[in-house]
Amino acid sequence: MNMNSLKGEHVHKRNAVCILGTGDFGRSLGMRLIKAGYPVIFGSRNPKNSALLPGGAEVFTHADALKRSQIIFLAVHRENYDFLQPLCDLFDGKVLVDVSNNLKINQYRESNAAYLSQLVPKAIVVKGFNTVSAWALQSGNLDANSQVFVCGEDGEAKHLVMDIARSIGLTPLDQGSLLAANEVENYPLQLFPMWRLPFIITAGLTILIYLYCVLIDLIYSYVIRGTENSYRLLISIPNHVFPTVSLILLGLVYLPGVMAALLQLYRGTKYKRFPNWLDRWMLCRKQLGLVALAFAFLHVFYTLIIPIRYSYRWWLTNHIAAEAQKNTTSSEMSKLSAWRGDLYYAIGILGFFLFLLLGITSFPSIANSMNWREFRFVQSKLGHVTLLLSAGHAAVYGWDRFLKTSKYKWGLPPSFMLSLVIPCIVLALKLILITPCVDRMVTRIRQGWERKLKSGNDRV
Ligand SMILES: NC(=O)C1=CN([C@@H]2O[C@H](COP(=O)(O)OP(=O)(O)OC[C@H]3O[C@@H](n4cnc5c(N)ncnc54)[C@H](OP(=O)(O)O)[C@@H]3O)[C@@H](O)[C@H]2O)C=CC1
Ligand SMILES: [Fe+3]
Repeated sequence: MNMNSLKGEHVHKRNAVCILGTGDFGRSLGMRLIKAGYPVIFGSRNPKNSALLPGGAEVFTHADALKRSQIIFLAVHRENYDFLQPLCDLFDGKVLVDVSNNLKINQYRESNAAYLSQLVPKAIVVKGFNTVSAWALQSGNLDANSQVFVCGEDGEAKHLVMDIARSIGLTPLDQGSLLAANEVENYPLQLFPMWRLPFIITAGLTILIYLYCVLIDLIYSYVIRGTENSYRLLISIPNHVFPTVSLILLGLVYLPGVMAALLQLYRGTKYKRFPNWLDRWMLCRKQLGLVALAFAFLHVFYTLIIPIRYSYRWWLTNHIAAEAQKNTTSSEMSKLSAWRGDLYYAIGILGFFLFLLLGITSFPSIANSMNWREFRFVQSKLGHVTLLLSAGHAAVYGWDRFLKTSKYKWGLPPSFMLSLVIPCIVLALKLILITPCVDRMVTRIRQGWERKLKSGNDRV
């Protein structure tokens, strides 16, 4: 037995794949397919100009290339699809993969794939690969872009395309019929879809609280006392806004969870869809949490630089000089103030540490290394403890400032109250939900419903 026949026995022979269009995407896809062992045939308007094509590929005219393969990738922009019409008969029964993207969301009335299937009715059109960039294919950096959304009317054709995706290291996901093509074509055009709502909430809260602080801290004290504090715009006020927004956002991360549990209790079942707004809210909890963590980070940095600020050093030197002049020292240190100060720092540091832990465990690579129970434990139990510590930190700080500075008597409490309202509601509701009798009731509702489902199934 010679070597060639031995090879022939063991190497699985792959079917030839045709790619129409020798642009960026066509070439990159061709290179990956050749590496995976597929014979690749390019169809081009200009078959002689093949210098840039990956080694091992063959180039023909469109018609000749079509005749040589059962599966065709169309790597041409939608505006240029017209050239396919005269070739229509050559597509009879073949799988035609539409990889195209548009420049704008819903740019055309019908999806590119639907348009293609009208243009070439004899082909079996499958939509896919449009979310993978030419650059990712070429550089092999497929980790972040590894999902390929596939949709089409013909199950067998979809399987063929999904097999190809798998063999070049991608993860295919069946999105259903060609009606889903519109949505699939919009995916790469969406700008951080999950971040939009958290971004709007954060921007709104930050602006409102900042303006409120400017009103109280600058305008109010200027009008009433004539003191000009405009330097506070850059550090003092932001360092009041960041923790406030962070705490509200952290409250908003855990609020939908307790609301959903209460809704299940009220409805007496967990087998019913949540209202859309609650669904959307639940889906962006991770993003809300990460923004809250970023703001907590800013608060930490802004707090750490306080001792090197000019205004603070000036106050300290002045204070010492004044006492030296009077030849006195401050009366004995207030032990209670020292306790309060240390308490809010200690709670703050612990809360921030747990918050960091929550952030780290929400990253996919770490989350994937935990089972469901471990993930729930960290995100739910530790999350509520973080909320409790952060709210405690804010409350003790607010209390301390309230006692120390009279100007905040009516200024500080409202903004601090605001930051504490949502966390307090969440913690109170959580406490109710975990009290044994309510917990038992929730379990009973679930069991009752499961029994009902089971007897329904038995009858069927
Ligand atoms: N670039 C990317 O990262 C991605 C691209 N896509 C999609 O892939 C498709 C191709 O994109 P890309 O490769 O970047 O584009 P390019 O402009 O680089 O290439 C397009 C190719 O289409 C062919 N072509 C151009 N005009 C005509 C015409 N009038 N008639 C027939 N063929 C024509 C040409 O090939 P030839 O000269 O050989 O005929 C050309 O090289 C697009 O639909 C795009 O949306 C999808 C995902 C990612
Ligand atoms: Fe703080």
